[in-house]
Amino acid sequence: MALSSPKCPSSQFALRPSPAPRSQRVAAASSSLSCPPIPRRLFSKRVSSQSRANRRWNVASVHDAARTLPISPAKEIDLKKVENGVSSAISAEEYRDLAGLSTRENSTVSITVVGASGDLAKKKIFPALFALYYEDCLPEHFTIFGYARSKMTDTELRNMVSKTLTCRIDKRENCSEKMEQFLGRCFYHSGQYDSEENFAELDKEIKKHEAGRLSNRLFYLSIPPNIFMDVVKCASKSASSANGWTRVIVEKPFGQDSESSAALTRGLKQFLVEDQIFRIDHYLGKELVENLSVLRFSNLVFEPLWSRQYIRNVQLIFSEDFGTEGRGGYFDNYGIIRDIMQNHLLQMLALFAMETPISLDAEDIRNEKVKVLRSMKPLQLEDVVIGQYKSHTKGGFTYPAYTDDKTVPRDSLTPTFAAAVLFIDNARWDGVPFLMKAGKALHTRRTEIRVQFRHVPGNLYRSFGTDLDRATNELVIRVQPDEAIYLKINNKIPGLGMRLDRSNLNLLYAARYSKEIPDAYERLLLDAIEGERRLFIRSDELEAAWALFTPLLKELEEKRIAPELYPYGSRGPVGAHYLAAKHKIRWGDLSSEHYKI
Ligand SMILES: NC(=O)C1=CN([C@@H]2O[C@H](COP(=O)(O)OP(=O)(O)OC[C@H]3O[C@@H](n4cnc5c(N)ncnc54)[C@H](OP(=O)(O)O)[C@@H]3O)[C@@H](O)[C@H]2O)C=CC1
Ligand SMILES: O=C1O[C@H](COP(=O)(O)O)[C@@H](O)[C@H](O)[C@H]1O
Repeated sequence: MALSSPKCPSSQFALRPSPAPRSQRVAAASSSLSCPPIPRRLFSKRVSSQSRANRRWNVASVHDAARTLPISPAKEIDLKKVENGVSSAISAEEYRDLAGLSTRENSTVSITVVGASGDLAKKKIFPALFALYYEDCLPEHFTIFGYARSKMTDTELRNMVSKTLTCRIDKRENCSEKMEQFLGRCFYHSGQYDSEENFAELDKEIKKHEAGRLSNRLFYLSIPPNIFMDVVKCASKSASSANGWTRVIVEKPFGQDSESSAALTRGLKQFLVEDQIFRIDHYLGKELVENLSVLRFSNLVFEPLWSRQYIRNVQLIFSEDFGTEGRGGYFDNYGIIRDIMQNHLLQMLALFAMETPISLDAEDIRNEKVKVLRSMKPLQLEDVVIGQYKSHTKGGFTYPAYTDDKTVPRDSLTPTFAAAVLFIDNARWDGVPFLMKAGKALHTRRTEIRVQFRHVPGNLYRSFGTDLDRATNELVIRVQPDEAIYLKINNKIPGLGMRLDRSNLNLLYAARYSKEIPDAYERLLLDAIEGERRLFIRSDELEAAWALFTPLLKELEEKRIAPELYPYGSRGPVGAHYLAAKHKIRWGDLSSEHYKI
């Protein structure tokens, strides 16, 4: 039985009954609140959801409020209400409701997808926004603007977007009607990324749709990083909200190394405060990554085992069975370490290894993640193996080499594969190798965390198999595809003899839940609209993450270290096996029994 199953789990728009009429609530507020009159101000309505305990009220919105309200956040929380002669503290949510600051009737959210003509916008952002609309998770008054240099009419944008919208398999009802309604709320504005004038025109368009309601604005920077700064400057000067919040989602890559990342952060902070910046790492929005903390902190059977005492090593593995096709130009400036390891895999590692946060609040979780990152030693050359895929012919088809891509220099040394060993220098993880492996054009598409446990001391059944890797438990968190959590255990094969077998206790999501899993971008967009920062990267996390990889990246590039070539569609360079073997480890995804699952 599910503990709770709200329709739109994180949205009050769908969950909460309509509030009392605003006039009544303001009257109630003015008669009972011991605070100065509050200016009309908009907030997104906030969540009160059983399933997301930390969302009881939105501290973020309270902070946003504080910027324009004549009182500090601390004072706000101190506000008292008087009910039947009894005085008690009010929650931030009550505060906003009582003050009439956030009602679905008087607030708007305008979402501008900057770079709307691009790949990510089409593939992920518009479909995610539609899915949220379909699930009634978007506010009542919302408008979506596409912004890019390409010339397009609203109709052309809608045609482009409509090609990538889909309804979930379990949600086919009224699908085309919903799509039409959604597309009717999408508009396009063509402009340059560095033109304040063009953003001022966008501002006018947004205002028309806001129709005098209180204004909240979200800008999604789905553009190459070299133009982030231009857009942030122009949007903040000419198109930010005058009376509500303005937030900016920034896509990765956030810089190329410590210096460029710090420069980007400094640049962004000329126009935005940290709370307005939502640095997205879409892996944090994946269901199984979100579930990591639940698995660990809500199950007594796991938490006590989560340390060097019982865990022999942890493996974070990302593999794709396709190359950089179509994105070679971007990829060649970054390589797999910056593209996947420094962000997606490291974020998963931090969530996996962090200490128990004080609460589920964004800052408490991010504080713990930073501590883990800061406890790690920067990578050295000897901790890493790099590879690059080469052409391979199979079944009469020739798969291209990385350097066959026209946008990639023929002599490129950019790694498309890397394996690394990292250590966390703290009491919990001292001496436990954390292995990472990420590669493109490999034999399979899969992302998983594999936790290999130590062997049982004095194992009575040792004589039935001495291979440590076969006899020890392994917990696998398969992030994608076929989301699953399974635990490899030893058991007796039924029968009169005594033969041991390895079996899986398997939680396969598709078998357990009929509901389709939302795309990571849905969760993250909803969070950004709601001001929930838990799944976004804070600037100090970013700094700590770059500090781990920057010296290595510099050395690889300065010494022009050649990557080991591996055939397209293979299991990657042999060097990765030697690297693991140095630490007496085998890659769990390549062990033969893996393929039985
Ligand atoms: N695509 C993906 O799967 C992923 C992308 N990302 C990140 O998301 C962002 C967007 O990605 P994606 O959509 O693939 O990017 P695109 O290369 O498709 O660029 C998006 C839009 O930006 C404009 N643009 C492209 N190049 C330039 C340039 N040199 N100068 C000015 N404008 C330019 C174009 O619009 P126009 O010409 O109309 O102005 C283009 O349609 C990037 O930061 C990327 O790293 C992150 C994860 C995955
Ligand atoms: O950020 C990126 O992620 C994708 C993989 O994302 P997934 O959700 O499809 O697993 C990767 O292909 C791309 O190179 C990288 O920039």
